[in-house]
Amino acid sequence: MGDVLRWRVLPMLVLLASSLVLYVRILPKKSISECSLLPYDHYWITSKRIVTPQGVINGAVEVRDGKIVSVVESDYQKGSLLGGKVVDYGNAVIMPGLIDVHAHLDEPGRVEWEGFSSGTKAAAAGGVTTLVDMPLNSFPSTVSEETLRMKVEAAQKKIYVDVGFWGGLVPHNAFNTSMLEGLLHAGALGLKSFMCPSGINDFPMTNSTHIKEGLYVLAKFKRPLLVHAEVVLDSKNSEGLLDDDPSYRSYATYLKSRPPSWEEAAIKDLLAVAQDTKTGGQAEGAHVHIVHLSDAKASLDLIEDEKRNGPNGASISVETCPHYLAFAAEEIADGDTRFKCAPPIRDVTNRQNLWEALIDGHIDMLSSDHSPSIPELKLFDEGDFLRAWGGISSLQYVLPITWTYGQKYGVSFSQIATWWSERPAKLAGQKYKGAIILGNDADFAVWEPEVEFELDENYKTYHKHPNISPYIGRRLSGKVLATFVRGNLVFSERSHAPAACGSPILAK
Ligand SMILES: NC(=O)N[C@H]1NC(=O)NC1=O
Ligand SMILES: [Zn+2]
Ligand SMILES: [Zn+2]
Repeated sequence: MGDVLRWRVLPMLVLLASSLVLYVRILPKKSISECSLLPYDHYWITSKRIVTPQGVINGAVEVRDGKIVSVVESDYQKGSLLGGKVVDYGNAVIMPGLIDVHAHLDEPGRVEWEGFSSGTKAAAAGGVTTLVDMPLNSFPSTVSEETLRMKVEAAQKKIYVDVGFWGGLVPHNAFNTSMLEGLLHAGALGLKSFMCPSGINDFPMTNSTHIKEGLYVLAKFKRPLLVHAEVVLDSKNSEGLLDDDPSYRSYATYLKSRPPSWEEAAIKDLLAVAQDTKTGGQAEGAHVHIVHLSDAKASLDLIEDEKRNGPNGASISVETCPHYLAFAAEEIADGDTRFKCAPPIRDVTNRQNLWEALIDGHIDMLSSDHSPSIPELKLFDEGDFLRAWGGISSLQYVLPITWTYGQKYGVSFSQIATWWSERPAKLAGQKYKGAIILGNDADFAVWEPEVEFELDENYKTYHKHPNISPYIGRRLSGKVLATFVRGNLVFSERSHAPAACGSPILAK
């Protein structure tokens, strides 16, 4: 390069580049005061109980431009760090924000059921900093590049936390590789399919052949397939066919209509297909994740057996949900369809076994399966368990529920962070989320484990239909004080930041 070029063009380029950086930074970014209830982009948060992968520390976390830039233990000098931009949370627990990999936000198309605004406000109020939205219950279902774009469009300026999206694996895209690739190229974090009817007309169920095809495509992208693992074994007992049975109000009738054998049979088939995900297999790189396990007997045994193969086995994981850990069939009153979900909530012994499996590491993580509907579909007047919408509304409460019902089992803060942040981050491919460590996004849930509260009409719930939740009327412990998403204080003391500055998360 000649001297003239070096001395004239280079400085011009530098100037141009820096003005571009300025342009990018200033123009599209909402001012921090709209996005955050804290007017700083560089600050420290401190507490006596910060949950890190190395244990619970008394210390401080430094945040700059939405990232964690340092984590220090005890000997910091409060208030003197960085000119006093210190938020001291005292004895409250600072945990990585919860990552809920299984939520149905229902927008576009069924915003009267939930929606990005109400759903993510509820998430923020509950310490959930990232949600991954399911491809069904919205309309249209997220099964193509185009329908994923509709999701992202619908989420614009409405989300208070970060939101990723699962795409749907359905019969009409399963054999259409370019359609599936289009969906994954467009940013779906992985795919989700059902092995039984989903309850949503434009989201039909898949069989093992569809699942196999899906796994081959997912392998190329190294992304997971999430599966609702129940198969209909005895159609005489299936929903709808018992319409004239007068015992439709009885929870026992519903429970019998979806026996554990449905989960067991599905998981057996699924694990057979999942063999392709082994090292050297045709779908190496793909991963199979079983959603909302309820049966803690034969189904769990199958999963444990497969996991015993370790790195030589299939790449699998499993989640369960707070409702299977909090409730038991024996306690569900006839006609109380708030408790209806699929697979169903089973008996007390099963609940105990689920807790033990979670604590022993056989169940990898927790998710809400927040699946609300309009109250009318819950058929409260009839109390008809067979025809009511199946789905539990719980998103805002999952942290206090896990803590409250986990106390009997001596659950620790670190375990909650593993089940609700670290492992879900890994499943969703989020390298910079899920733990309070240097370089990660500054996503935090700040909460007071010792504070108890009643979920009554005085408790502000942001779900679109608070009354359909089976947790209403319960006493819980563990109150969320504050929630940070990429450094923005998005919820604090019962209010949200003025603007919804969550980001859609698209896989690259
Ligand atoms: N469509 C839908 O959300 N279904 C969910 N509801 C439920 O209880 N189990 C599910 O899979
Ligand atoms: Zn499901
Ligand atoms: Zn679901």
